[in-house]
Amino acid sequence: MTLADLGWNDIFEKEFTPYYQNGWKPARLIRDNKITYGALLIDAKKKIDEREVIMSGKVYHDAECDADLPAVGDWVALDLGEENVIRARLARQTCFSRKAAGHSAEEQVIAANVTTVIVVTDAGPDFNLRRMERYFTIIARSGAKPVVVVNKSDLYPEKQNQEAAEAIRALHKDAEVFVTSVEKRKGVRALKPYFKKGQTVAFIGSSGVGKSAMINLVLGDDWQWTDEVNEVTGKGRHTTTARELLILDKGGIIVDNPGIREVQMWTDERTLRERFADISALTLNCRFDNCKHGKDAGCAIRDAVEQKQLDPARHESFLKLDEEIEALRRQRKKRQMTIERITKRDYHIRHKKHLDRRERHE
Ligand SMILES: Nc1nc2c(ncn2[C@@H]2O[C@H](COP(=O)(O)OP(=O)(O)OP(=O)(O)O)[C@@H](O)[C@H]2O)c(=O)[nH]1
Ligand SMILES: [Zn+2]
Repeated sequence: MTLADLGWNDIFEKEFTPYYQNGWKPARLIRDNKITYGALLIDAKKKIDEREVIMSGKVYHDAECDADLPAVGDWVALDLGEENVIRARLARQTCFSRKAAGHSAEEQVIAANVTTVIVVTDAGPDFNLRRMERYFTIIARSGAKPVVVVNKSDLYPEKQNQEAAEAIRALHKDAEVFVTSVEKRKGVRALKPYFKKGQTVAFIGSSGVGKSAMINLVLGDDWQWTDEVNEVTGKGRHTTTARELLILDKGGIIVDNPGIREVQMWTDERTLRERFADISALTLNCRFDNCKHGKDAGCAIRDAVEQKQLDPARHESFLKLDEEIEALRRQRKKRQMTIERITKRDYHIRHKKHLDRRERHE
């Protein structure tokens, strides 16, 4: 293993020159525990060395906002000693982040230095061009390369899959779009070029579209990638000290963390709000700042309805917007709990398989 296997390149090397002179070491962050971080280094024997590290006061104080703080995927300069201290964060080459609607200053970095974002969808119930457009926007902002996979092709007629892929290509001419079936192992090989030494890949998309199934394929034997992958990367993956970056033995890095898993939820929330942007704008004309837009005097929205400029049904939906968003949040929480349960179960199953394999080899 070399630093390049973890995503290091010439640009980072150049920026690091003064840090080498201080005796600091390059490391990539694989976990954010808020106060401490997990970091990977390459030791003198060219093996991965995983350390618990902390941020220096300077790094903390120099950060102008949360987004400036080190995040998963970042490269940092580490001062190794009794405590391993992050002395500096290298400039991000890409940055996949969430920006709160309306507050451009509030940015939450989900993963830094991601090379490729693979959006997984299907040609059936998940297919939604508006959401896809939003994904393209956040991917473009991150600087990563967008790739789309229309999965579950076994469930829909070929024509439907192709039309879905075409419609997505029409949205974004530079995006590579593939039709796959993880279930039938069809088309998945097309993704192989994205799993190369030093390339960092994130999978996003709705719950149930097959992201985990796809990650398991990539991690598994289907591409003749060795079992040792799990030995290198699997360690404690689903415990609280999970690695959010999985380093593949045969090249490639996968980012998988709660932030990535939630991308669909918050993009949908934003889409929902935006659908009512015109009505939100109207509220500026309400007589009272705290207008509930129901029976309140001088309500600009009610006026618009009375003057037949606004469909009463949309007014009704607007009043329910907060409830709808609340429902989305509840759904997200429930889903998160289910994911935790499933990953725990999967971990136990995989761990057992791993032990079985070891026994057989011994
Ligand atoms: N028919 C069919 N089913 C698939 C395919 N890919 C995945 N599935 C199934 O779809 C279900 C959901 O797949 P997951 O991989 O858990 O989906 P996910 O995107 O990781 O979902 P979250 O973990 O909730 O984000 C599983 O039962 C998979 O076996 C496919 O190509 N065809
Ligand atoms: Zn009002």
